[in-house]
Amino acid sequence: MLILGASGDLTKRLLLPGIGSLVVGGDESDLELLDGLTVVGSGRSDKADGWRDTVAAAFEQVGAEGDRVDAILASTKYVQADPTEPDDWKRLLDGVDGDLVVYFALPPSVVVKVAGILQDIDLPEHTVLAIEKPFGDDADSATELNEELVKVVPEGRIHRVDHFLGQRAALAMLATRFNNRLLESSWNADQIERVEIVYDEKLGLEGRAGYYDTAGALRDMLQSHLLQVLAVTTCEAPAGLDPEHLRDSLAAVLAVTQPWTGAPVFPDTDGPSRRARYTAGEIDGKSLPDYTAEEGVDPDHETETLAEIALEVDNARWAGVPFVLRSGKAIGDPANEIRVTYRPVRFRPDGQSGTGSAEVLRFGFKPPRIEFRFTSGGGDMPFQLDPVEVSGALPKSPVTEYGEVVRGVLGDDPTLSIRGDVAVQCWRIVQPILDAWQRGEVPLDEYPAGSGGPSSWS
Ligand SMILES: O=C1O[C@H](COP(=O)(O)O)[C@@H](O)[C@H](O)[C@H]1O
Repeated sequence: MLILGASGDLTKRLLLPGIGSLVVGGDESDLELLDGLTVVGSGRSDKADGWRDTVAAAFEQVGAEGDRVDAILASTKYVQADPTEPDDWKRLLDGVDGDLVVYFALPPSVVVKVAGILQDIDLPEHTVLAIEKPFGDDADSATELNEELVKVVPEGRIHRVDHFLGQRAALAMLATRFNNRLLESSWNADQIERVEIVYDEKLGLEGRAGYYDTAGALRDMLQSHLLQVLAVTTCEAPAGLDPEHLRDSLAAVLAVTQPWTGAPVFPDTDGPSRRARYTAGEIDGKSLPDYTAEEGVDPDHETETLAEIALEVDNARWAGVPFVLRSGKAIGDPANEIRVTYRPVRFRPDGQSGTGSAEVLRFGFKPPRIEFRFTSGGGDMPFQLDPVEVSGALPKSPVTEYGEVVRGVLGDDPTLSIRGDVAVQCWRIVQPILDAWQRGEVPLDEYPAGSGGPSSWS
């Protein structure tokens, strides 16, 4: 596995621990994937000296040890190279013997250049490309990227990485929906009133201005990860377990998804979106500066750190149900869950038909869990109603979300990666919102770090 852009944060924080987590929690077939694996890091800066320690620390972080870890540590190396220089590829591929994974932790403008170079290089017969987000900057650039990449390897060997497809909550959503009669029969607009997919975080910018200040919350989280979560929440049952079956189902539902056009979903706002940015504040006793005072931020960029959008899924199952996607940074007491709110019952014996507290089903991301709130009773009087909540933790796996990514990439199974047409659809869905923001039609509100968002939003 040749990691391009390996000196970045992602490799150290997520990708290498993901490999380690497969050593810890993988089954026999996962372990076989790791036999003979050589990890080569590469970047333009000279990190060769500390590279092995970086890999060792990442493995240690997830408790990975033993012969397999020793073998990976013994063979790993770092190659200082510029992948946009054709001549550097001789060094990058030096010693490659067998199957090859090229893992791109690089911006899209660089990926497209490298893809052009790879078209003229004699790569091993079995080469897989794994590409981190963002996949392009809009539908056109994502289309161009797709066109260049399929000139290198066939679509089935291109993994557009989205670690949210490896999140327990997303996997549980797929497993639960299609295997429980109660849910399966109520999973539609007749029964469900509203769905919210929320991923708020306490974290602020964390030194990532170089990337985040031109991305913002909408591109960083909603256009990519949360749209995939929406797709697994709304798709039709896949025809079977072939990777293309699920990918076809996800593509079909995203093709009919668009910004909400019904009655306003957000108070005081006609449009389907709102955005905001954090100001100075405190989280868990730690001060955070105003976003614009963070190192590397250009105050002229109108970068949002909190985005909320409403979408409609225009098909027979979901027409009329608003799907709200939200993600924010520097949020105190952050929620992260898929929240499904049912409609009130049509008839109640106490004359309160059509009212009452709704049933809410939640799939929590962190910690992974399922909760169900419904109306029950059991007090002194018949029909004395009380809300009840039942909840359960989802089975925990030592394999991290990036472990799932690595499993798919090394095992040549693209089920949990994004197909080219889907990547383009995701840009198509958010483009009208990005355009409205660009035209200044949606104000950039403010919220103090550590709060729940702008006070005017509640
Ligand atoms: O890809 C990203 O995801 C993280 C949130 O996911 P997590 O699994 O690390 O909780 C987000 O903080 C980051 O901004 C985004 O680029």
